[in-house]
Amino acid sequence: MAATVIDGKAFAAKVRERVKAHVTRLVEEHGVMPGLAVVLVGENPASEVYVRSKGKATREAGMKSVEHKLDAATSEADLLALIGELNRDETIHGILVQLPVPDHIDADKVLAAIDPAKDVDGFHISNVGLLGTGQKAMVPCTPLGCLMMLREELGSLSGMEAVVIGRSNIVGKPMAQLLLKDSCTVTIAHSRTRDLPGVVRRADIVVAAVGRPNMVTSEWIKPGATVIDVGINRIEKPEGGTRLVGDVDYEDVAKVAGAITPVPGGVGPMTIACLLANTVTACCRKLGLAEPEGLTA
Ligand SMILES: NC(=O)C1=CN([C@@H]2O[C@H](COP(=O)(O)OP(=O)(O)OC[C@H]3O[C@@H](n4cnc5c(N)ncnc54)[C@H](OP(=O)(O)O)[C@@H]3O)[C@@H](O)[C@H]2O)C=CC1
Ligand SMILES: Nc1nc(=O)c2c([nH]1)NC[C@@H]1CN(c3ccc(C(=O)N[C@@H](CCC(=O)O)C(=O)O)cc3)C=[N+]21
Ligand SMILES: [Mg+2]
Repeated sequence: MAATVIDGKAFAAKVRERVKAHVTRLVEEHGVMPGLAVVLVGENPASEVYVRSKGKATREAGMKSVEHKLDAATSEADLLALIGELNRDETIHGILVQLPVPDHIDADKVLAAIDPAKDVDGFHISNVGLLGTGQKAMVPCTPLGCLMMLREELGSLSGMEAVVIGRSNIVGKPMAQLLLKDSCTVTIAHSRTRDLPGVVRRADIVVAAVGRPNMVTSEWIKPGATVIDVGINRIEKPEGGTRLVGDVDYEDVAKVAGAITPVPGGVGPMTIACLLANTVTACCRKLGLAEPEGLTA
């Protein structure tokens, strides 16, 4: 039995339609247009691609999009000053500082400067703490997108064994928190994990967020497991040029898994859809409105 392909691109389009409907309501009934500001420091071709597609998706959803492209030599003080301005700007409901930032800037300090209510990435320590204690937070976009796909595919996740490979603050750890909140039994694996294949083989749900092309193979997968591939790796093609692959050896794992996300067209498009969703959520919370349906964890 070949695995079900979880079409992240199609699901993201549905989430973006929901976002658009909420935006229309906010504009028509409350006279408020949600606004997202994306800040990019320095030149990184991959980051520029994401920032451009975020801007396009934001406008398509009927929201205000602002992009700040700063020189690689921008000082930490100047970046903090810009964040201060965006924090005070009434037309901006979401602020995202694209990571990584250049080495002379302290990323933790920058993230701490963002108003937690506008922290649509969910990276501010207040949001991290709120999520970790089961309170209403802004939830990081990539893990939120993964959770939405898992719920859509599996229904209730309660009691399932989940293994998250990777313990970063932006993917692995918040993913584990969300799975725990949905009552999975959660294991977080990383580079020091002993017998990683054996650990992963226990999982009903595998989330791979490592950054190593095609690392996860079919021998690691319990038959029927659901596999979410967060990895985005650009590799050289034998015939020249490059292509994107995930952390999962897709062709191989698809023979054993119950369901699997492709790369591209899986987690990536859902991340962008959830960024828009978080911006609408931030706007609704600011106005004291009910949580927008279908857009939150
Ligand atoms: N689709 C999307 O929207 C997004 C995709 N990504 C992609 O997801 C991937 C992970 O991103 P991110 O979390 O930021 O990466 P990080 O580099 O911050 O974290 C990688 C994690 O993988 C672990 N790891 C590394 N090597 C191994 C190994 N051999 N076995 C087991 N674990 C290992 C590391 O362990 P340790 O902590 O021990 O070093 C670390 O915890 C990347 O490919 C990135 O491009 C990221 C964000 C969004
Ligand atoms: N503050 C911050 N927030 C982030 O959310 C953030 C970040 N910094 N830094 C970089 C990572 C990476 N990331 C991606 C978003 C979309 C795709 C995406 O849409 N990918 C397409 C393919 C795009 C392509 O072809 O290059 C897909 O998978 O189908 C990928 C990766 C968000 N990140
Ligand atoms: Mg793959």
